[in-house]
Amino acid sequence: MAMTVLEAHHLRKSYWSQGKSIAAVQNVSLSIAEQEVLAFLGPNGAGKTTTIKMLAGLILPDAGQVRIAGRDPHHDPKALRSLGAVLEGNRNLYWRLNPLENLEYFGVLRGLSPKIARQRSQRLLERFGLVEKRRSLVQTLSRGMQQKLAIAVALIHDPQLLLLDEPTLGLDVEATESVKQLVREIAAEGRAILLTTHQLHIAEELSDRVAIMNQGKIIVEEPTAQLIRQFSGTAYTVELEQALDLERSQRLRALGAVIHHHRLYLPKPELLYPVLDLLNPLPIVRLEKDQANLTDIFLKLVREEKNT
Ligand SMILES: Nc1ncnc2c1ncn2[C@@H]1O[C@H](COP(=O)(O)OP(=O)(O)OP(=O)(O)O)[C@@H](O)[C@H]1O
Repeated sequence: MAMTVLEAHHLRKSYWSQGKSIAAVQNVSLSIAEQEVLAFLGPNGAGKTTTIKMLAGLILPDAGQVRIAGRDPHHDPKALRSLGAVLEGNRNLYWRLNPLENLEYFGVLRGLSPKIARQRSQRLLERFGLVEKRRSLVQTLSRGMQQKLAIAVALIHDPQLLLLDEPTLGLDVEATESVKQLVREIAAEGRAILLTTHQLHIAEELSDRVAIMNQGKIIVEEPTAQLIRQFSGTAYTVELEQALDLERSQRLRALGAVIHHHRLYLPKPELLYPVLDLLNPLPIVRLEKDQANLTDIFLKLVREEKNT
């Protein structure tokens, strides 16, 4: 069985603002196992940042516990050895240093010997395709390279848990693909990843599980595929290469298909094979089952909450 890397139980945090208490996080529990990517989603102000700061040991919860690889980051500094974080873009980098210096500096800061820091830096530069740029100032690198370097720096001490905030925001298509691939590899080698993003298609592609937070609480937590299945319809759409002849159209309508130009809509799944029989041997361009995406699901759930 996969080992649990991150465990958070019943976290709470309120802020005082203008004489009023704001319950930013109310009873949040989360866990992530090794090799697992949890997408941690929610609208602005839901309490994600506050939760992540409590997980990372940056702010003390009013109540609740955090364990990273079994250790409490609020009481045992060793817990931070198991944690790597890329929070708020690439602000974990020094812009006036080059990639090699950044990696070595943060490696030593996290407790590696200079020798080990250098070895690990070189390996990460190779792995992240940054060898040629190792002596260029960070501020001169492309946004994609800076982001890759930020992830490499977070991995310098080989942490089991990686907190990743908006890893693909502002990146071009190619850089996005390469960061996505890296995230998959980093999880596959046994790490647990907490991914926060407002780019829901990225969350859908990368996550094994989704937790959606709203108004300080987690409103859904489920495997991504299961959530999508649950919200997907059972209807089919068939797209044909050419328009239908009159006779076929009539017979298909009699079965219950809805015809619109080259497209047939089958409201019930059991219509699929009788319809395909009737269409045979006409060329089919596309056959699609109604599939929800994370964006629709997210909006639906968050709006439902608002109305209750
Ligand atoms: N230091 C603070 N003092 C007072 N209130 C705060 C503080 N930090 C956050 N809050 C409030 O707590 C609530 C949750 O904020 P938080 O930043 O955790 O949300 P978020 O889900 O991360 O949102 P975003 O996606 O916009 O970053 C908000 O109502 C916010 O205004």
